[in-house]
Amino acid sequence: MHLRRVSRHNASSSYVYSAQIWSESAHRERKQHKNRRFSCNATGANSDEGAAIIDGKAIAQTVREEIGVEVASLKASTGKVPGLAVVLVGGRKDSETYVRSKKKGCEEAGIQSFGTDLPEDVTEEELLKVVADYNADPSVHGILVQLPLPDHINEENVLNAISIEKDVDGFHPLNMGLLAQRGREPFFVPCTPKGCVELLERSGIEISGKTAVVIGRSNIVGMPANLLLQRRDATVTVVHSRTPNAKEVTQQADIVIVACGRAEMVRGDWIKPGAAVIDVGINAVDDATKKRGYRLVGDACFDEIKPIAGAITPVPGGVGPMTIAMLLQNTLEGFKRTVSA
Ligand SMILES: Nc1nc2c(c(=O)[nH]1)N[C@@H](CN(C=O)c1ccc(C(=O)N[C@@H](CCC(=O)O)C(=O)O)cc1)CN2
Repeated sequence: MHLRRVSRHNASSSYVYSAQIWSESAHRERKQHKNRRFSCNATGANSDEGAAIIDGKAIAQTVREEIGVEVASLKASTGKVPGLAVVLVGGRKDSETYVRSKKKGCEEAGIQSFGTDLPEDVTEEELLKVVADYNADPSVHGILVQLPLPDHINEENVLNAISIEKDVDGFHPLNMGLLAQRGREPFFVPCTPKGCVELLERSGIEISGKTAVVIGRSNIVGMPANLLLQRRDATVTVVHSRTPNAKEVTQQADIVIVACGRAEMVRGDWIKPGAAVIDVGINAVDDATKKRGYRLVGDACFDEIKPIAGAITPVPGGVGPMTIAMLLQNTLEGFKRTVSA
């Protein structure tokens, strides 16, 4: 995700971490909603005060503990542990933080982590050689190359080079293609959209038969989120930067996954009373009152939506922590396929 400055309602500027760009201006209307209904039975429900807050941090912690238990049991029965290789190129502070968290997550779950840190000016050829070596290493069950990569490296070439059986990010076009086909199973599903669905399921929110809107159509979140919801029998509409009536379409949805990459673009009056809102955005907005000089907000306007929705994920502490939990889960799944083969 790239750190960039954008304009935002009620703020002179903000920094946005996002893989996607929503090319239209942010919505500015602030309508009051009357017919409130709080039908959701999500974790931590506090219906008197509006939407249940889906605590992604707590759910991710539960998933990580479950993975730890299973890894320990498989270690006892096979004498082997899953291995995850994490490749970092350059010195972006945010990428370094995510990579550190991934390695720490591995350690806590009993997964062996392998790391390769490459300089900013590494050639594509050198990076491809690192990937090829991990492809050939039987103690590595998952490979991920932290994104974004420096501009001189062709991201597509690198993602295509990862063995589909070790593609724990699920970004390889063959895994994407398998996800898109009915009756076929990908080796791995991308971690962030997988985490969104896991949050809904673990919060007891019904997906089958519901109407869902996914806002954003990126390869890594919007598109796979759409496919995952369809696989669970939701009726899905994808809203994007060229959708003329994005608000009206979103107002019909029981479930809204927001991944448009624009700080607080989705406002309270976009949301049907009682709907579940899963916010994928992580945007840093200037805030002099905070120690860090900024605060994080999502792509959905939490304060406006909370009184209306049935359930909502916060930012931070919603989808973000699930991304790493799903990465560990994918690594475990990759390992299990090798021990059962
Ligand atoms: N190869 C990949 N690269 C990137 C991915 C990815 O899934 N695979 N996703 C993002 C970064 N990312 C993991 O890599 C990631 C982003 C955010 C979080 C998270 O937990 N965020 C916290 C807030 C953190 C903060 O305080 O700054 C939250 O939302 O609560 C985890 C992982 C781009 N690159």
